[in-house]
Amino acid sequence: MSTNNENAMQIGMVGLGKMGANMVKRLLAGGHHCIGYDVNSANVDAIIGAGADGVSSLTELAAKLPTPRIVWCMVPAGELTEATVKALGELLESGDVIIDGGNSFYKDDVRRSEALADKGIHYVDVGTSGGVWGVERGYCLMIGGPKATVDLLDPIFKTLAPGKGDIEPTPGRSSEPSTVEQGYAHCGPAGSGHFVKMIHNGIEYGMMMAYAEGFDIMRNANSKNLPENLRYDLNLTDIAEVWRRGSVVSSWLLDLTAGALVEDPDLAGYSGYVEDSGEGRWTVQAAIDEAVPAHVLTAALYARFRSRQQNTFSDKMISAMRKKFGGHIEKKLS
Ligand SMILES: O=C(CO)[C@H](O)[C@H](O)COP(=O)(O)O
Repeated sequence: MSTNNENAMQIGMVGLGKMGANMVKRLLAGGHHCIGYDVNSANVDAIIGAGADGVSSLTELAAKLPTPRIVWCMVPAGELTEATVKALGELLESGDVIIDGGNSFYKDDVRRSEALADKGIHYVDVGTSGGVWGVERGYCLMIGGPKATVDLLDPIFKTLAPGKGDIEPTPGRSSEPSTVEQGYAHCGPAGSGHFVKMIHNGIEYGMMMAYAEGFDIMRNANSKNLPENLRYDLNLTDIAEVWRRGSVVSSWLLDLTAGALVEDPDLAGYSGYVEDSGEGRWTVQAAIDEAVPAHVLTAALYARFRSRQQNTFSDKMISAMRKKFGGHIEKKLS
């Protein structure tokens, strides 16, 4: 990525955890200027060490940014994002932009966007996929908000996204160049970015569950309850590896699974207590609102609830995948 970016922008980043700090690093590498803020001053020091500026309050951030101010919030969804957006709404002015890049509930975006519009502040919701690997691979971005603001932010999205890489456009697509081939899409008005990310994560639950169940069945194929001539001692690590090569079920989640199995074939280091951050529940709720049957996604959500009562190998596998793509550390059973 070039550091000579003629479209370089100044961005404030609020929240310098594993996602926010990595995004700052990718933006810096892309030639942008970043000013970071986090409640934890050690996180601010770390990004200063990486070449960004740091501040010790939102007020200082608002004072340091040139207008129109662009502030990207990368704090945990829910109360923290709500409080951060509210505080920024009081500090920023007409023409400024707040971007929520967390996993917020899309209806919260619609409400926030409308409230901030009264003050002339533009609000953009961005579903951000790529986890802890995004700093190198880039982040797939699903964007909601007013087109003019999304266009203004294009250099930022372009830098954060993976870029075209070696993935050819799907045959038959229009030859008109589009940002989707770069890994970022303007999905529609307020909330649409997080709506699409919510469904993305709902699908993620279902895919993870499908792998986890399949591997658990193979792991138990040597059960003493089976006829002796139908028992198989399968090497799951090798099967994950071979499926990565040309099979219909190859995917990045499978790559991560293969990595987890190489490190720990029994996944003994995982309890299998699988958390959820909300998107799966909201996906099921959206399916109910639209009367769309969503058997797999609903079952995958319920399996996570069940995992908190009794852990199977498949639960451990989902924990392993979440750790791999998102750096999520599972809660230990008491
Ligand atoms: O957005 C993500 C991946 O795409 C995050 O890692 C998210 O936390 C995963 O969802 P959950 O915590 O519910 O498993």
